[in-house]
Amino acid sequence: MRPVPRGRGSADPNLRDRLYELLEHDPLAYSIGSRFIQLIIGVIVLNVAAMILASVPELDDRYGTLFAGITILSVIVFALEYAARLWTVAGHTPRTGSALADRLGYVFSALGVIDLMAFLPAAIVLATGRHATLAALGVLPFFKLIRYSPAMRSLLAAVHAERRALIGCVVILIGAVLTFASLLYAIEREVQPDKLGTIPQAMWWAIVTLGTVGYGDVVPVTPLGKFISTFAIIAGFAMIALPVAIISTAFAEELKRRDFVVTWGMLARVPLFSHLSASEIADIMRLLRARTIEQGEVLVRRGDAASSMYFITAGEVEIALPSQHVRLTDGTFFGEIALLHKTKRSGTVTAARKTRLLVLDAQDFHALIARMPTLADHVHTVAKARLADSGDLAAAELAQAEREGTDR
Ligand SMILES: Nc1ncnc2c1ncn2[C@@H]1O[C@@H]2COP(=O)(O)O[C@H]2[C@H]1O
Repeated sequence: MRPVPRGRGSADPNLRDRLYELLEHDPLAYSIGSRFIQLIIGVIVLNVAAMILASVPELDDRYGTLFAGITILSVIVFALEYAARLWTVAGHTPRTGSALADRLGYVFSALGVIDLMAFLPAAIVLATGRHATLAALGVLPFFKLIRYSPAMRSLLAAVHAERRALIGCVVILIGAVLTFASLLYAIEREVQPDKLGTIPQAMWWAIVTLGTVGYGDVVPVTPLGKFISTFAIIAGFAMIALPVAIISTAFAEELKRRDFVVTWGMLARVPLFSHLSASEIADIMRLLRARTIEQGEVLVRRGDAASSMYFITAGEVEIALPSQHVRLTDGTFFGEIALLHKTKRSGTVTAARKTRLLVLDAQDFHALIARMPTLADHVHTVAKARLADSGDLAAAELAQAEREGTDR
Protein backbone atom coordinates (compact mmCIF):
# COMPACT_ATOMS: atom_id res chain seq x y z
CA MET A 1 0.00 0.00 0.00
CA ARG A 2 1.53 3.27 -1.06
CA PRO A 3 1.07 6.15 1.36
CA VAL A 4 -1.22 8.87 0.12
CA PRO A 5 0.67 12.15 -0.47
CA ARG A 6 -0.04 14.63 2.25
CA GLY A 7 -1.36 18.12 1.80
CA ARG A 8 0.16 21.31 3.15
CA GLY A 9 0.74 21.54 6.84
CA SER A 10 2.04 18.02 7.40
CA ALA A 11 5.57 17.75 8.75
CA ASP A 12 8.11 16.63 6.17
CA PRO A 13 5.79 14.28 4.25
CA ASN A 14 8.49 12.84 2.01
CA LEU A 15 10.65 11.61 4.81
CA ARG A 16 7.70 10.14 6.68
CA ASP A 17 6.20 8.48 3.61
CA ARG A 18 9.62 7.15 2.69
CA LEU A 19 9.79 5.61 6.18
CA TYR A 20 6.52 3.80 5.61
CA GLU A 21 7.69 2.49 2.28
CA LEU A 22 10.84 1.25 3.96
CA LEU A 23 8.94 -0.39 6.78
CA GLU A 24 6.63 -2.17 4.40
CA HIS A 25 9.15 -3.38 1.88
CA ASP A 26 12.51 -3.54 3.56
CA PRO A 27 13.12 -6.64 5.66
CA LEU A 28 15.82 -4.88 7.68
CA ALA A 29 13.49 -2.00 8.56
CA TYR A 30 10.78 -4.56 9.35
CA SER A 31 13.08 -6.39 11.72
CA ILE A 32 14.18 -3.10 13.35
CA GLY A 33 10.47 -2.34 13.81
CA SER A 34 9.86 -5.71 15.51
CA ARG A 35 12.94 -5.22 17.72
CA PHE A 36 11.60 -1.80 18.72
CA ILE A 37 8.29 -3.36 19.75
CA GLN A 38 10.17 -5.97 21.80
CA LEU A 39 12.14 -3.13 23.43
CA ILE A 40 8.94 -1.28 24.35
CA ILE A 41 7.42 -4.46 25.83
CA GLY A 42 10.65 -5.06 27.78
CA VAL A 43 10.57 -1.50 29.15
CA ILE A 44 6.90 -1.88 30.15
CA VAL A 45 7.61 -5.09 32.09
CA LEU A 46 10.74 -3.60 33.72
CA ASN A 47 8.88 -0.45 34.66
CA VAL A 48 5.93 -2.26 36.24
CA ALA A 49 8.27 -4.61 38.13
CA ALA A 50 10.37 -1.67 39.42
CA MET A 51 7.25 0.19 40.59
CA ILE A 52 5.92 -2.87 42.44
CA LEU A 53 9.26 -3.60 44.14
CA ALA A 54 9.72 0.08 45.02
CA SER A 55 6.66 -0.17 47.28
CA VAL A 56 8.57 -2.58 49.58
CA PRO A 57 10.48 -0.23 51.95
CA GLU A 58 13.51 -2.53 52.44
CA LEU A 59 13.95 -2.99 48.69
CA ASP A 60 13.39 0.69 48.02
CA ASP A 61 16.12 1.58 50.57
CA ARG A 62 18.59 -0.74 48.84
CA TYR A 63 17.72 -0.33 45.17
CA GLY A 64 15.90 3.02 45.16
CA THR A 65 18.38 4.57 42.70
CA LEU A 66 17.98 1.64 40.30
CA PHE A 67 14.17 1.87 40.46
CA ALA A 68 14.31 5.63 39.86
CA GLY A 69 16.66 5.05 36.90
CA ILE A 70 14.25 2.52 35.38
CA THR A 71 11.38 4.96 35.82
CA ILE A 72 13.32 7.78 34.15
CA LEU A 73 14.31 5.44 31.29
CA SER A 74 10.72 4.34 30.73
CA VAL A 75 9.41 7.90 30.85
CA ILE A 76 11.95 8.85 28.15
CA VAL A 77 11.21 5.78 25.97
CA PHE A 78 7.41 6.13 26.26
CA ALA A 79 7.56 9.89 25.62
CA LEU A 80 9.69 9.34 22.50
CA GLU A 81 7.33 6.63 21.31
CA TYR A 82 4.37 8.96 21.89
CA ALA A 83 6.04 11.74 19.91
CA ALA A 84 6.87 9.31 17.08
CA ARG A 85 3.28 8.10 16.93
CA LEU A 86 2.00 11.66 16.96
CA TRP A 87 4.31 12.48 14.08
CA THR A 88 3.61 9.43 11.97
CA VAL A 89 -0.12 8.98 12.57
CA ALA A 90 -0.95 11.70 10.05
CA GLY A 91 1.07 10.18 7.23
CA HIS A 92 0.09 6.57 7.61
CA THR A 93 -3.66 6.80 8.09
CA PRO A 94 -4.80 10.03 6.44
CA ARG A 95 -8.41 9.41 7.37
CA THR A 96 -9.50 12.99 7.73
CA GLY A 97 -7.35 14.70 5.11
CA SER A 98 -5.89 17.08 7.69
CA ALA A 99 -2.72 16.24 9.59
CA LEU A 100 -3.88 18.17 12.66
CA ALA A 101 -7.25 16.37 12.77
CA ASP A 102 -5.48 13.00 12.43
CA ARG A 103 -3.16 13.87 15.30
CA LEU A 104 -6.00 15.09 17.53
CA GLY A 105 -7.84 11.88 16.66
CA TYR A 106 -4.89 9.90 18.00
CA VAL A 107 -4.50 12.09 21.12
CA PHE A 108 -8.15 11.55 22.11
CA SER A 109 -8.39 7.89 21.07
CA ALA A 110 -8.37 5.21 23.79
CA LEU A 111 -4.88 4.05 22.76
CA GLY A 112 -3.64 7.67 22.61
CA VAL A 113 -4.82 8.28 26.17
CA ILE A 114 -3.21 5.03 27.35
CA ASP A 115 0.09 5.98 25.64
CA LEU A 116 0.03 9.41 27.30
CA MET A 117 -0.89 8.09 30.75
CA ALA A 118 2.01 5.63 30.56
CA PHE A 119 4.54 8.43 31.01
CA LEU A 120 2.90 11.77 31.84
CA PRO A 121 1.86 11.16 35.48
CA ALA A 122 5.23 9.50 36.20
CA ALA A 123 7.04 12.43 34.54
CA ILE A 124 5.08 14.93 36.67
CA VAL A 125 5.77 12.99 39.87
CA LEU A 126 9.47 12.74 38.98
CA ALA A 127 9.58 16.47 38.28
CA THR A 128 7.85 17.38 41.54
CA GLY A 129 9.94 14.94 43.56
CA ARG A 130 7.06 13.15 45.32
CA HIS A 131 8.49 9.71 44.68
CA ALA A 132 6.23 7.88 47.12
CA THR A 133 3.29 8.26 44.75
CA LEU A 134 5.25 6.64 41.89
CA ALA A 135 4.47 3.09 43.03
CA ALA A 136 0.74 3.70 42.71
CA LEU A 137 1.25 4.81 39.09
CA GLY A 138 3.15 1.65 38.23
CA VAL A 139 0.11 -0.04 36.81
CA LEU A 140 -0.46 2.64 34.12
CA PRO A 141 2.27 1.55 31.65
CA PHE A 142 0.90 -1.97 31.92
CA PHE A 143 -2.16 -0.90 29.91
CA LYS A 144 0.15 -0.15 27.00
CA LEU A 145 0.37 -3.91 26.51
CA ILE A 146 -3.15 -3.71 25.05
CA ARG A 147 -1.53 -2.22 21.96
CA TYR A 148 0.99 -5.04 21.68
CA SER A 149 -1.03 -8.01 22.90
CA PRO A 150 -3.55 -9.28 20.33
CA ALA A 151 -5.01 -11.61 22.98
CA MET A 152 -5.69 -8.70 25.33
CA ARG A 153 -7.29 -6.73 22.49
CA SER A 154 -9.45 -9.71 21.62
CA LEU A 155 -10.58 -10.01 25.23
CA LEU A 156 -11.53 -6.33 25.34
CA ALA A 157 -13.33 -6.70 22.00
CA ALA A 158 -15.24 -9.69 23.42
CA VAL A 159 -16.29 -7.69 26.49
CA HIS A 160 -17.31 -4.79 24.25
CA ALA A 161 -19.31 -7.05 21.92
CA GLU A 162 -21.18 -8.57 24.86
CA ARG A 163 -21.59 -5.35 26.82
CA ARG A 164 -25.40 -5.49 26.75
CA ALA A 165 -25.53 -9.04 28.10
CA LEU A 166 -22.92 -8.13 30.72
CA ILE A 167 -24.87 -5.04 31.77
CA GLY A 168 -27.87 -7.38 32.08
CA CYS A 169 -25.82 -9.58 34.45
CA VAL A 170 -24.86 -6.55 36.54
CA VAL A 171 -28.52 -5.47 36.79
CA ILE A 172 -29.53 -8.98 37.92
CA LEU A 173 -26.65 -8.98 40.43
CA ILE A 174 -27.74 -5.61 41.86
CA GLY A 175 -31.31 -6.93 42.15
CA ALA A 176 -30.10 -10.04 43.99
CA VAL A 177 -27.87 -8.01 46.33
CA LEU A 178 -30.75 -5.70 47.22
CA THR A 179 -33.19 -8.60 47.75
CA PHE A 180 -30.91 -10.70 49.98
CA ALA A 181 -29.60 -7.65 51.84
CA SER A 182 -33.08 -6.43 52.73
CA LEU A 183 -34.16 -9.93 53.77
CA LEU A 184 -31.22 -10.43 56.12
CA TYR A 185 -31.55 -6.86 57.40
CA ALA A 186 -35.20 -7.56 58.24
CA ILE A 187 -34.35 -10.86 59.94
CA GLU A 188 -31.17 -10.01 61.89
CA ARG A 189 -30.95 -6.25 62.35
CA GLU A 190 -32.00 -6.56 66.01
CA VAL A 191 -29.89 -9.64 66.71
CA GLN A 192 -26.69 -8.15 65.19
CA PRO A 193 -27.22 -4.38 65.13
CA ASP A 194 -23.47 -3.73 64.86
CA LYS A 195 -23.12 -5.89 61.68
CA LEU A 196 -26.50 -5.88 60.01
CA GLY A 197 -28.08 -2.79 61.54
CA THR A 198 -28.27 -0.89 58.25
CA ILE A 199 -29.06 -1.85 54.65
CA PRO A 200 -25.55 -0.85 53.39
CA GLN A 201 -24.03 -3.18 56.04
CA ALA A 202 -26.36 -5.97 54.90
CA MET A 203 -25.43 -5.20 51.26
CA TRP A 204 -21.75 -5.78 52.08
CA TRP A 205 -22.70 -9.22 53.46
CA ALA A 206 -24.83 -9.91 50.33
CA ILE A 207 -22.04 -8.94 47.92
CA VAL A 208 -19.45 -11.07 49.73
CA THR A 209 -21.86 -14.04 49.85
CA LEU A 210 -23.14 -13.75 46.27
CA GLY A 211 -19.58 -13.33 45.06
CA THR A 212 -18.91 -16.72 46.72
CA VAL A 213 -16.01 -15.11 48.60
CA GLY A 214 -17.36 -15.41 52.13
CA TYR A 215 -14.90 -13.38 54.24
CA GLY A 216 -16.75 -14.51 57.33
CA ASP A 217 -16.73 -11.04 58.92
CA VAL A 218 -20.57 -10.99 58.88
CA VAL A 219 -22.42 -14.28 59.28
CA PRO A 220 -26.09 -15.01 59.90
CA VAL A 221 -26.80 -16.37 63.39
CA THR A 222 -30.56 -17.08 63.34
CA PRO A 223 -31.96 -20.25 61.69
CA LEU A 224 -34.04 -18.15 59.25
CA GLY A 225 -31.02 -16.00 58.43
CA LYS A 226 -29.01 -19.16 57.68
CA PHE A 227 -31.85 -20.52 55.54
CA ILE A 228 -31.90 -17.32 53.44
CA SER A 229 -28.10 -17.40 53.18
CA THR A 230 -28.27 -20.88 51.63
CA PHE A 231 -30.26 -19.42 48.73
CA ALA A 232 -27.86 -16.49 48.47
CA ILE A 233 -24.89 -18.87 48.16
CA ILE A 234 -26.60 -20.97 45.46
CA ALA A 235 -27.70 -17.82 43.59
CA GLY A 236 -24.05 -16.66 43.81
CA PHE A 237 -22.85 -19.60 41.71
CA ALA A 238 -25.32 -18.71 38.94
CA MET A 239 -24.34 -15.02 39.14
CA ILE A 240 -20.65 -15.88 38.57
CA ALA A 241 -21.27 -18.57 35.95
CA LEU A 242 -23.37 -16.31 33.71
CA PRO A 243 -20.80 -13.57 32.87
CA VAL A 244 -17.97 -16.13 32.75
CA ALA A 245 -19.86 -18.14 30.13
CA ILE A 246 -20.76 -15.00 28.15
CA ILE A 247 -17.18 -13.70 28.09
CA SER A 248 -15.53 -17.03 27.31
CA THR A 249 -17.90 -17.76 24.41
CA ALA A 250 -17.41 -14.25 23.01
CA PHE A 251 -13.62 -14.53 23.47
CA ALA A 252 -13.50 -17.82 21.54
CA GLU A 253 -15.61 -16.25 18.76
CA GLU A 254 -13.35 -13.21 18.66
CA LEU A 255 -10.22 -15.39 18.35
CA LYS A 256 -11.83 -17.31 15.48
CA ARG A 257 -12.76 -14.04 13.78
CA ARG A 258 -9.21 -12.71 14.21
CA ASP A 259 -7.67 -15.85 12.71
CA PHE A 260 -10.12 -15.54 9.83
CA VAL A 261 -9.13 -11.92 9.20
CA VAL A 262 -5.40 -12.73 9.43
CA THR A 263 -5.67 -15.68 7.03
CA TRP A 264 -7.83 -13.65 4.65
CA GLY A 265 -5.25 -10.86 4.65
CA MET A 266 -2.46 -13.38 3.99
CA LEU A 267 -4.45 -15.08 1.25
CA ALA A 268 -4.96 -11.78 -0.54
CA ARG A 269 -1.17 -11.59 -1.02
CA VAL A 270 -1.07 -14.78 -3.10
CA PRO A 271 -1.75 -13.96 -6.79
CA LEU A 272 -2.88 -17.54 -7.41
CA PHE A 273 -6.01 -16.81 -5.38
CA SER A 274 -6.60 -13.24 -6.54
CA HIS A 275 -9.15 -14.14 -9.21
CA LEU A 276 -11.26 -16.29 -6.88
CA SER A 277 -14.67 -15.20 -5.67
CA ALA A 278 -15.24 -14.38 -1.99
CA SER A 279 -17.04 -17.69 -1.41
CA GLU A 280 -14.18 -19.65 -3.03
CA ILE A 281 -11.66 -17.79 -0.86
CA ALA A 282 -13.74 -18.54 2.24
CA ASP A 283 -13.74 -22.20 1.11
CA ILE A 284 -9.96 -22.31 0.76
CA MET A 285 -9.39 -20.50 4.03
CA ARG A 286 -10.89 -23.37 5.93
CA LEU A 287 -8.16 -25.61 4.50
CA LEU A 288 -5.18 -23.36 5.15
CA ARG A 289 -3.28 -22.77 8.34
CA ALA A 290 -0.77 -20.01 9.00
CA ARG A 291 2.82 -20.81 9.97
CA THR A 292 5.89 -18.66 10.53
CA ILE A 293 9.43 -19.99 10.06
CA GLU A 294 12.57 -18.30 11.26
CA GLN A 295 15.61 -17.51 9.14
CA GLY A 296 17.70 -20.65 8.53
CA GLU A 297 14.90 -23.07 9.40
CA VAL A 298 14.69 -26.03 7.00
CA LEU A 299 11.09 -26.68 6.05
CA VAL A 300 11.42 -29.36 3.39
CA ARG A 301 14.32 -31.73 2.65
CA ARG A 302 15.13 -33.21 -0.74
CA GLY A 303 14.15 -36.87 -0.79
CA ASP A 304 11.60 -36.58 2.05
CA ALA A 305 8.01 -37.77 1.67
CA ALA A 306 5.62 -34.87 1.09
CA SER A 307 2.60 -34.03 3.20
CA SER A 308 1.82 -30.40 2.28
CA MET A 309 2.42 -27.47 -0.04
CA TYR A 310 3.12 -23.88 1.00
CA PHE A 311 2.22 -20.33 -0.03
CA ILE A 312 4.59 -17.51 0.89
CA THR A 313 2.68 -14.48 2.14
CA ALA A 314 5.72 -12.57 3.41
CA GLY A 315 9.41 -13.39 3.40
CA GLU A 316 11.74 -15.46 1.26
CA VAL A 317 12.91 -19.07 0.98
CA GLU A 318 15.90 -20.61 -0.73
CA ILE A 319 15.47 -23.89 -2.58
CA ALA A 320 18.58 -26.04 -2.98
CA LEU A 321 18.14 -28.15 -6.13
CA PRO A 322 20.79 -30.56 -7.42
CA SER A 323 21.73 -28.23 -10.25
CA GLN A 324 21.07 -24.77 -8.78
CA HIS A 325 19.77 -22.65 -5.91
CA VAL A 326 16.60 -20.61 -6.45
CA ARG A 327 14.85 -18.10 -4.24
CA LEU A 328 11.10 -17.64 -3.94
CA THR A 329 9.43 -14.68 -2.31
CA ASP A 330 6.00 -13.14 -1.44
CA GLY A 331 3.03 -14.45 -3.38
CA THR A 332 4.68 -17.61 -4.72
CA PHE A 333 4.21 -21.22 -3.69
CA PHE A 334 6.32 -24.35 -3.38
CA GLY A 335 6.03 -28.01 -2.44
CA GLU A 336 3.52 -28.68 -5.22
CA ILE A 337 5.75 -30.98 -7.33
CA ALA A 338 5.95 -33.87 -4.88
CA LEU A 339 2.20 -33.66 -4.26
CA LEU A 340 1.25 -33.52 -7.95
CA HIS A 341 3.57 -36.30 -9.08
CA LYS A 342 3.43 -38.28 -5.85
CA THR A 343 7.22 -38.27 -5.70
CA LYS A 344 9.74 -37.36 -3.01
CA ARG A 345 10.71 -33.72 -2.50
CA SER A 346 12.82 -32.42 -5.38
CA GLY A 347 14.74 -29.85 -3.34
CA THR A 348 15.59 -28.62 0.18
CA VAL A 349 13.72 -25.48 1.20
CA THR A 350 15.24 -23.16 3.84
CA ALA A 351 13.91 -19.81 5.08
CA ALA A 352 16.22 -17.06 3.79
CA ARG A 353 14.63 -14.75 6.37
CA LYS A 354 11.65 -14.84 8.70
CA THR A 355 8.84 -16.08 6.47
CA ARG A 356 5.10 -16.30 6.87
CA LEU A 357 3.42 -19.18 5.10
CA LEU A 358 0.03 -20.68 4.52
CA VAL A 359 0.12 -24.47 4.66
CA LEU A 360 -2.17 -26.72 2.62
CA ASP A 361 -2.21 -30.42 3.53
CA ALA A 362 -1.82 -32.99 0.75
CA GLN A 363 -5.33 -34.38 1.10
CA ASP A 364 -6.87 -30.90 0.90
CA PHE A 365 -4.57 -30.03 -2.00
CA HIS A 366 -5.94 -32.92 -4.07
CA ALA A 367 -9.54 -32.08 -3.13
CA LEU A 368 -8.93 -28.45 -4.07
CA ILE A 369 -7.40 -29.03 -7.50
CA ALA A 370 -10.20 -31.49 -8.27
CA ARG A 371 -12.75 -28.77 -7.43
CA MET A 372 -11.02 -25.80 -9.08
CA PRO A 373 -9.73 -26.62 -12.57
CA THR A 374 -8.24 -23.16 -13.29
CA LEU A 375 -6.24 -23.35 -10.10
CA ALA A 376 -5.16 -26.90 -10.99
CA ASP A 377 -4.03 -25.76 -14.48
CA HIS A 378 -1.95 -22.96 -13.00
CA VAL A 379 -0.25 -25.21 -10.44
CA HIS A 380 0.44 -27.84 -13.14
CA THR A 381 1.95 -25.24 -15.49
CA VAL A 382 4.21 -23.80 -12.78
CA ALA A 383 5.31 -27.28 -11.65
CA LYS A 384 6.11 -28.29 -15.24
CA ALA A 385 8.16 -25.16 -15.86
CA ARG A 386 10.06 -25.70 -12.60
CA LEU A 387 10.81 -29.32 -13.41
CA ALA A 388 12.00 -28.36 -16.87
CA ASP A 389 14.13 -25.63 -15.32
CA SER A 390 15.71 -28.11 -12.90
CA GLY A 391 16.06 -30.82 -15.55
CA ASP A 392 13.90 -33.14 -13.45
CA LEU A 393 10.99 -33.26 -15.88
CA ALA A 394 11.90 -36.59 -17.46
CA ALA A 395 12.38 -38.19 -14.05
CA ALA A 396 9.02 -36.97 -12.77
CA GLU A 397 7.20 -38.04 -15.92
CA LEU A 398 8.82 -41.45 -15.68
CA ALA A 399 7.78 -41.75 -12.03
CA GLN A 400 4.23 -40.79 -12.90
CA ALA A 401 4.06 -43.17 -15.89
CA GLU A 402 5.35 -45.99 -13.68
CA ARG A 403 2.78 -45.21 -11.03
CA GLU A 404 -0.05 -45.05 -13.52
CA GLY A 405 1.16 -48.40 -14.86
CA THR A 406 1.02 -50.00 -11.41
CA ASP A 407 -2.31 -48.30 -10.59
CA ARG A 408 -3.90 -49.93 -13.61
N1 LIG B 1 13.38 -24.63 -10.62
C1 LIG B 1 12.59 -24.34 -9.60
N2 LIG B 1 12.20 -23.08 -9.38
C2 LIG B 1 11.42 -22.76 -8.32
N3 LIG B 1 10.97 -23.67 -7.44
C3 LIG B 1 11.32 -24.95 -7.60
C4 LIG B 1 12.14 -25.35 -8.68
N4 LIG B 1 12.32 -26.67 -8.59
C5 LIG B 1 11.63 -27.09 -7.48
N5 LIG B 1 11.03 -26.05 -6.90
C6 LIG B 1 10.17 -26.06 -5.69
O1 LIG B 1 10.89 -26.69 -4.64
C7 LIG B 1 10.02 -27.63 -4.06
C8 LIG B 1 10.66 -28.77 -3.32
O2 LIG B 1 9.64 -29.68 -2.92
P1 LIG B 1 8.66 -30.29 -4.05
O3 LIG B 1 9.45 -31.17 -4.93
O4 LIG B 1 7.46 -30.82 -3.40
O5 LIG B 1 8.21 -28.98 -4.86
C9 LIG B 1 9.26 -28.15 -5.26
C10 LIG B 1 8.93 -26.88 -5.97
O6 LIG B 1 7.82 -26.26 -5.39
